[in-house]
Amino acid sequence: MTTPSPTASLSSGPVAPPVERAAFLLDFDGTLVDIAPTPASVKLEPGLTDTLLRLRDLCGGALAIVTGRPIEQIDHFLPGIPTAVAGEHGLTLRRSLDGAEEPVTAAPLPRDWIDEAHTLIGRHPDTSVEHKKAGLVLHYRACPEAEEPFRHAIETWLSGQDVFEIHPSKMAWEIRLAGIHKGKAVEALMAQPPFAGRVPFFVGDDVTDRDGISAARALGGMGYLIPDDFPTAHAFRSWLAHYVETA
Ligand SMILES: O=P(O)(O)OC[C@H]1O[C@H](O[C@H]2O[C@H](CO)[C@@H](O)[C@H](O)[C@H]2O)[C@H](O)[C@@H](O)[C@@H]1O
Repeated sequence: MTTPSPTASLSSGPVAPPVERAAFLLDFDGTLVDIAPTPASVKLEPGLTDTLLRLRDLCGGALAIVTGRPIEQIDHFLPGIPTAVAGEHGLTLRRSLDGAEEPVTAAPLPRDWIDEAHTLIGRHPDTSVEHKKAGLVLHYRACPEAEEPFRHAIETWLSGQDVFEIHPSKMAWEIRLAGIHKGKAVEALMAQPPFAGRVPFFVGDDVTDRDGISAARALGGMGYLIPDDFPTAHAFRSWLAHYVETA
């Protein structure tokens, strides 16, 4: 992909608003970092931290990460960088660098599902279970044959209740609270400073990001999906670095 100019028309590639009027709402895995064999092994490309810090300054602090991960994982990988973080697909929210996470009332995951999840990964080598506040993820990237047994198990646990839902992720199945999605996180962020009054610009790569994209567009902004709008996560990051350098 040739790096499109941020000021190019839509027909020639993605565009962003002028940086002084924009709010940036960015996904993490598959967008700011490439997909890696395990959640812990993602790597930040050289220069990304500087790009994000410069972006945050240019847009008056209106930089948020909107992720499926718990907020503390973003603090680990991007310490002190985004102003706000929406975690667990929008279940959790911290609006400022020095602020506290907003309180969440979430139904606890039934203990027997957690126990069965651990039994299940014990039967499939190199699989793992990731725990979240109100959900869990069964990862099978290194053991693709576990996809169907994992999906079947989760669907069995979820049958007959409507508090939790199953969501497909990249080489993983996730249980999360019904009705939680990234679109709500975008709306909540855009309702308050430093985001309010700006034009939202959302980029993501996954099924879960489509809600964020729709919300950004509904609020008069832009939403882009990798690989439809940027061919790869690396191409998006190159575009972002160019946008920041030329702003
Ligand atoms: O919303 P995101 O920031 O894109 O997070 C989505 C999920 O990402 C993580 O899992 C995925 O990325 C891992 C690292 O590249 C990869 O090993 C795994 O196979 C992917 O499913 C994360 O672990 C999940 O909690 C997020 O929901």
